[in-house]
Amino acid sequence: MKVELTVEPLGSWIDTNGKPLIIAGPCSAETEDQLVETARQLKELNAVHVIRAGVWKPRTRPGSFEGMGEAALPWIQRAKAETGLPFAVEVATPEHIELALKYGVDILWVGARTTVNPFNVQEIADALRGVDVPVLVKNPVNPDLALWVGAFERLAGAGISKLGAIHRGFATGEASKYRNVPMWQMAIELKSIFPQLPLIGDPSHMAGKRAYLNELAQMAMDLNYDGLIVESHIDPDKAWSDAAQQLTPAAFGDMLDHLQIRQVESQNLEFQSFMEQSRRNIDNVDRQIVEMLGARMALVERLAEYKRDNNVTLFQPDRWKEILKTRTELGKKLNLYPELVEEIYKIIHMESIRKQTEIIHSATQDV
Ligand SMILES: O=C(O)C(=O)C[C@]1(C(=O)O)C=C[C@@H](O)C=C1
Repeated sequence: MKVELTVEPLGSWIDTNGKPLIIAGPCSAETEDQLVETARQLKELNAVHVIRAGVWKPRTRPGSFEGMGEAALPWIQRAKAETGLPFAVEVATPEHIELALKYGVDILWVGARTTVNPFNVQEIADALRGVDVPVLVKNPVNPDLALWVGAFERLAGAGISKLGAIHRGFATGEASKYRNVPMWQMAIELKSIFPQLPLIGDPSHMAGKRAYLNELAQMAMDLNYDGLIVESHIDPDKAWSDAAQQLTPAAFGDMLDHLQIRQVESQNLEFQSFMEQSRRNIDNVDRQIVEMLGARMALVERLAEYKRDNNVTLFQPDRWKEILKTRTELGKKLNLYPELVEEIYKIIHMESIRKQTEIIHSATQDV
């Protein structure tokens, strides 16, 4: 069953004056002073729309700081009263939801470790039935787009329509300078499935380190994200969780000042006509690419019939090695990213084998 998503535009539930939505605050609410002071300094930047803080922290192993729980909720009320800004908190159970709403939390988010578990997400959706509150959903820990999509379908199925996605990067097991590999294409795919869903970048959890925050936040803006969620703490090095990736409100303000915000389109007529011409040229080249793929596949089909009649295997390791080498060398000469040609040819080769398999088996059935 596929659930159609009814998503209310971001601007209908939070006023950002047409600017990207900025959510900021400490990884965890640690003490009343730390939370209220961080919120106060963030408010002074005049650029933050929502304060965030972790109250219940899912930790991989027991024994680390797991959040202050309900005790932190009155501090949130105070931070809200002093700044006048709405507040966002992560929830993972129906009990968290009940408490968060009781203390006036304005926006809820579902964390990456919760999105991975459909039972958990369904419990959250059921607890939210009939409640009118914005819910943001972080991508699942692992790069599994269907889990992210499923979480939105479950929440939409429970009648939640103020929805947004938080892209926090993925644990891929591969070596990377980032704590969580962005895999931007995953968010692009999500946006292609749900075009109306607001997309919020989480450079803090992608980066894992302060030094990478700027480039990741800028990339999110370059990709037309609707906002950012960033961890900020009055004394980051002394933070009880995620110390390396938090930055002071002042440093965060500096980061925002240097962020280049781009527009989706330009009204400049010269620009528009240049774009139109460029896109027509790209259309032509793309048509040729697809036609060439068709021509290559037609050759493979003929070759497969001969292989079938002469009882020859489909996979030819030496020929495949030669193809990979010569094509990637050509790509290098043309200044293409080395892995591009390699990845494309891996797909072409697998399709060639799939097609040849089809031909050989269809013939076997005819006999
Ligand atoms: O040359 C062959 O024998 C093919 O089957 C064609 C082809 C290709 O698509 O280029 C496909 C499979 C082989 O492993 C090598 C090459």
